[in-house]
Amino acid sequence: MKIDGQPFRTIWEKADEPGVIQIIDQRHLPHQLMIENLRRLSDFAKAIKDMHVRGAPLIGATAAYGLYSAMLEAPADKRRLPKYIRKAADTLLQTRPTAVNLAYAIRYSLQKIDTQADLEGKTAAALQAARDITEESVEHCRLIGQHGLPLIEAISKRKNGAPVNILTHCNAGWIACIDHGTATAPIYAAHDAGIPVHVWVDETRPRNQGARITAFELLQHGVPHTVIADNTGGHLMQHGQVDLAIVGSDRTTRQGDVANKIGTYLKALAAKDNGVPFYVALPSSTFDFEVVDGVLEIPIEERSADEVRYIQGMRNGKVFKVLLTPVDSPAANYAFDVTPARLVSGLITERGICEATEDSIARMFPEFSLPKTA
Ligand SMILES: CSC[C@@H](O)[C@@H](O)C(=O)COP(=O)(O)O
Repeated sequence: MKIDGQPFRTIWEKADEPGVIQIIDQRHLPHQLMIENLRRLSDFAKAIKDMHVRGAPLIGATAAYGLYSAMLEAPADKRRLPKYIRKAADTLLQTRPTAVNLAYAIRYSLQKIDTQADLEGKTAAALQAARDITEESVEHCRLIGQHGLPLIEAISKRKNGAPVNILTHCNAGWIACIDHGTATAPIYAAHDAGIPVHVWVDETRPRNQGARITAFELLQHGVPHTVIADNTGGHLMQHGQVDLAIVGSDRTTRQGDVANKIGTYLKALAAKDNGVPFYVALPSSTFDFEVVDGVLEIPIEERSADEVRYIQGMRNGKVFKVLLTPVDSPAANYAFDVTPARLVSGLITERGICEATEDSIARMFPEFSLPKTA
């Protein structure tokens, strides 16, 4: 995708400094485009934990590059190497608990590293694994766009070409991935195909990924959109102003339950009550086949209460925070919730659209029926 007309991805290898990885530091969007250099394992762990990068697919790619970076600093002593690699993997795995792409990426990288005997081979394998994960994410998101496009096309035909109103939550756009996005991929595909679309963008408190990042992306791509307060979606649905909801996923269970940004569940409930199709767009790296019941089994990240108590904005070129609550009021910050499969109309994946049921998912992804472990 593009920022100010320049092609961009969210993570890339610095051309003139081998071993240095560059990211967009998303904490400053939409007001400032800041590029950060990541050089050491600790830089990668911090970038994921403190959300310089965020979004399930991008967290995975960053972790894979983080493991490569750890290999560049690995001890020459062969006997110490296995413990060192495991510790580096654990450091990355502990950064954020909900998005399963992190474990997927680490597991893939470790398998590749294991195929090589010496440090040089292992380091090259770690780099190749990070590149594989990155390119796979780009291609899967592109395909999600192609498979989701007919959904929007069909609604557009029914509406005789009037704009299709799509509601989305958080940022499951290209900035949460490497390119295209998950929930946004069908939207970009429809817009690029000349189908009129309009996106309702949930602001997504407390970190406002919708208001800050989804709005930024859509604006950059010329997609008509309106930012709404989180509690607006139900009202719009009651008044026929939402034709379709598409959200992303951080972890999807065997039976099709979906963990996504806090508030997704409430939108799914409102969609069900109003007969609005509610789709989840996800690459297969988001499936966790070890988990059946998402509500009971998916770990939900709890972040600092200050993210709720303060709101971030910009004045005179400077990012600043404002206290919203009484100084002494405690706050709680659950970052994700789980939408049960019964509320999901379908899963838009890189292989096509399937129902959110164990049978339908297993038919589309038969090779994943075995348990996975990191
Ligand atoms: C692009 S995948 C979808 C999710 O990763 C996205 O909707 C989301 O919830 C991101 O949460 P975040 O806490 O910003 O990493």
